[in-house]
Amino acid sequence: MTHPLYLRAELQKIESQQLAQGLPLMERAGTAAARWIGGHYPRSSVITVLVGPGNNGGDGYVCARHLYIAGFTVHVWPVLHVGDLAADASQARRLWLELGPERIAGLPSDTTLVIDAVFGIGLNRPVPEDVATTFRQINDAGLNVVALDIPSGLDADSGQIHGCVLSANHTLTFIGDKPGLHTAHGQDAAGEVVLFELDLPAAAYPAAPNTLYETTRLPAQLRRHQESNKGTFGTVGVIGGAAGMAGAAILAGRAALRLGAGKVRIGMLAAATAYDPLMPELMLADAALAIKQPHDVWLVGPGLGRDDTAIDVLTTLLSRSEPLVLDADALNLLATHSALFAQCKARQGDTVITPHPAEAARLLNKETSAVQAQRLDAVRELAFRLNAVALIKGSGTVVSDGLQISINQSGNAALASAGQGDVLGGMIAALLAQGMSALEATQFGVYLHGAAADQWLQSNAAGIGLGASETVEHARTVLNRLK
Ligand SMILES: NC(=O)C1=CN([C@@H]2O[C@H](COP(=O)(O)OP(=O)(O)OC[C@H]3O[C@@H](n4cnc5c(N)ncnc54)[C@H](OP(=O)(O)O)[C@@H]3O)[C@@H](O)[C@H]2O)[C@@H](O)CC1
Ligand SMILES: Nc1ncnc2c1ncn2[C@@H]1O[C@H](COP(=O)(O)OP(=O)(O)O)[C@@H](O)[C@H]1O
Ligand SMILES: [K+]
Repeated sequence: MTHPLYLRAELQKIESQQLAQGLPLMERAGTAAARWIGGHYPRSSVITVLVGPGNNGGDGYVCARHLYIAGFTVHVWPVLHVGDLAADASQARRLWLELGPERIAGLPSDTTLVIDAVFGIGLNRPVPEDVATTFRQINDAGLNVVALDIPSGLDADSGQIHGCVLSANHTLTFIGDKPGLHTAHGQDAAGEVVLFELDLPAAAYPAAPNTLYETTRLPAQLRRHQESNKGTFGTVGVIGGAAGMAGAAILAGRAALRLGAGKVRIGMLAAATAYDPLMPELMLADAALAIKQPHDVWLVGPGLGRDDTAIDVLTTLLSRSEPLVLDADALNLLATHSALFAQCKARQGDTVITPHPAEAARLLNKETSAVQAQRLDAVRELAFRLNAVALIKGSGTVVSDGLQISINQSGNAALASAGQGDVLGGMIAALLAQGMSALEATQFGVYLHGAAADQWLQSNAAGIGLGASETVEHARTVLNRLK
């Protein structure tokens, strides 16, 4: 279920408060890790613990000691020496050395499991080149890796890599979960994340503005009463589909219908065909006519193009008060026309914007790499600047209303194909039409979109070739299984 994510500064504050009260956090962290490893790896494992110069290394020494006592073959390799260890880590090292193990400086060739205790949340600059070389060798060798707290080299707040990262199969993270484990490079680097709160009292945790979003429940707004009709579930207007891009608008419209909108009309900028032969339930019209009809929710952007007609349509829709989802070229137009940007910001009704990182970068007048380096900050800034609910797509899609930020837990790289964004826009519009708030519809829509791809992955392990239309069918199945 949805749970809080803490930034480095928040965790450091919690830790120092608890340490001041005498809680043996490092001992608890290392012991919890050793127990977990003891339950998941055979006693025949040959374990090498890579330790670093800070408290993360201290966790590694504690973990090594308990695994050794439990009967594993354990080596500890201090890969980096910076200065004197802090008190707790120094004590952990002393207790390890008292067991009398052989001192090593290199990775024993019979190693079957690497425990990464090099850097934790104290990483503050690029990984040194000699350590990076070791990380690359281990990554390339495909050894099992369990990271303590966070994979070394990964930024705990942003999910960016500081030069090089030691990729893990599992990350055993302590005290609180971290955003960097779930967005940008986080999911690839961390593998499966297991949280150990180390028995801290609930009062130790501040209210967290950031969360990891996941749900198994059908939102209350989507529970259907017998006494309802198609009007109950709203009419969505999708505007886009300029010449050569008709498919984008059709995909979005189909997604909106499959996700429960009562009626969907697609206003095409290119000459509209009479009907969609695969989904004749859709209404097709010319965009100029469609925008004059009443709709409960608008989605504008899929295949919109950027010509004068597109600008006129967008200007009209921005002036309406119904909930409005802006995607693709609608966002590119906002980025290049300051009057449209200002009009969007001043809207009375709810606005949802759904950029991928490059579109977000255009809106923020930044490089895409800068957006990706700080996805949480970027999404909050977008939401704030446009007075909207914003998301930034990609691995660990981030969603914000300008105050709180959530990271989506579902989804996989099968979604990296054309049309998946169009489908997402249609899904969010359908959820808005059924009465969900802008933030809820966006968080839930993104979750469902990812969960659909996850369901498909179960029988298509390599994750290659998922079509956007197939995602819609899976999303409908996932949705209808929620209770
Ligand atoms: N606080 C607690 O009580 C608890 C903490 N816990 C654990 O401790 C972890 C945080 O510990 P931490 O703050 O000591 O930081 P950590 O990640 O070990 O690294 C800092 C060291 O690395 C160095 N360094 C940094 N970057 C570097 C680079 N690129 N290249 C080279 N050196 C670099 C840095 O050097 P400096 O900047 O001081 O020169 C410093 O020596 C946390 O993730 C969790 O695992 C748990 O046990 C629970 C209780
Ligand atoms: N590696 C990934 N993990 C999770 N989701 C992904 C990944 N790659 C792409 N997606 C999702 O797929 C969708 C792609 O959208 P977009 O880039 O707008 O595609 P298009 O414009 O072709 O429709 C987004 O919702 C994005 O979050
Ligand atoms: K680590």
